[in-house]
Amino acid sequence: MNARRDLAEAVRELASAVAVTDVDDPDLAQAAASARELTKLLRERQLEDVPRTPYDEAVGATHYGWHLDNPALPGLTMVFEDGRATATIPDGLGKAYAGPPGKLHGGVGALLLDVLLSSLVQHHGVRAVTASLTVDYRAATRLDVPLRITGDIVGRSGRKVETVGALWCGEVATVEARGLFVQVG
Ligand SMILES: CCCCCCCC/C=C\CCCCCCCC(=O)SCCNC(=O)CCNC(=O)[C@H](O)C(C)(C)COP(=O)(O)OP(=O)(O)OC[C@H]1O[C@@H](n2cnc3c(N)ncnc32)[C@H](O)[C@@H]1OP(=O)(O)O
Repeated sequence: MNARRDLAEAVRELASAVAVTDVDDPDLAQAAASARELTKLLRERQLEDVPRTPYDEAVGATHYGWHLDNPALPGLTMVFEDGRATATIPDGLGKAYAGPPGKLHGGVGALLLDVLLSSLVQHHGVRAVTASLTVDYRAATRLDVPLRITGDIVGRSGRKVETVGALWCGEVATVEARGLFVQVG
């Protein structure tokens, strides 16, 4: 793992610890001061934009992980095979992503599906943006079990690419999505 990716993962771990910590105020204050020290260090040199996989590398790649370098996004390992995208979150998402108690916030499910489906469209060589994302929540998604996300392209006409995807908890598709992507360049 490279240093940037390792840092992003460490920050996700930190956020998930902060979300449910129960330590006393002096420890919270000390943690806040330490976090601000690190922020100061990292602000010494900043990029204009988040680093991302160059478009040419995304086309036809078997996997790529631009989102793994950004701790604001959940870490998921994406693989592209036979035209289909699959991602795994082997340890589950953790309590920080809760909406209902102990269950995934719906907006995060939508985010994960948009990340996967938009990446699948890039993988197929289409520079596109999400025009529409329709999400159906079929069952609550647990936060403490491995998750899988799948995505497929189901139609293409002109600049439009239609996709479907699902978030799986075991054999149950808890979230289903249809994404319409429109080519922009
Ligand atoms: C971008 C290039 C990247 C290259 C580098 C990649 C490197 C790869 C690495 C890493 C992957 C990164 C992945 C990034 C992306 C992540 C996903 C996002 O978060 S995207 C942000 C959220 N989405 C927006 O902000 C869109 C905002 N909307 C627009 O810009 C426009 O509305 C747009 C482009 C979608 C359409 O506008 P019009 O003027 O170009 O075209 P019109 O004529 O309106 O639509 C074209 C066709 O699409 C249908 N359409 C458009 N919007 C629709 C909708 N909401 N529902 C149904 N149909 C719709 C229309 O009816 C039309 O269909 P008919 O050709 O007539 O059959």
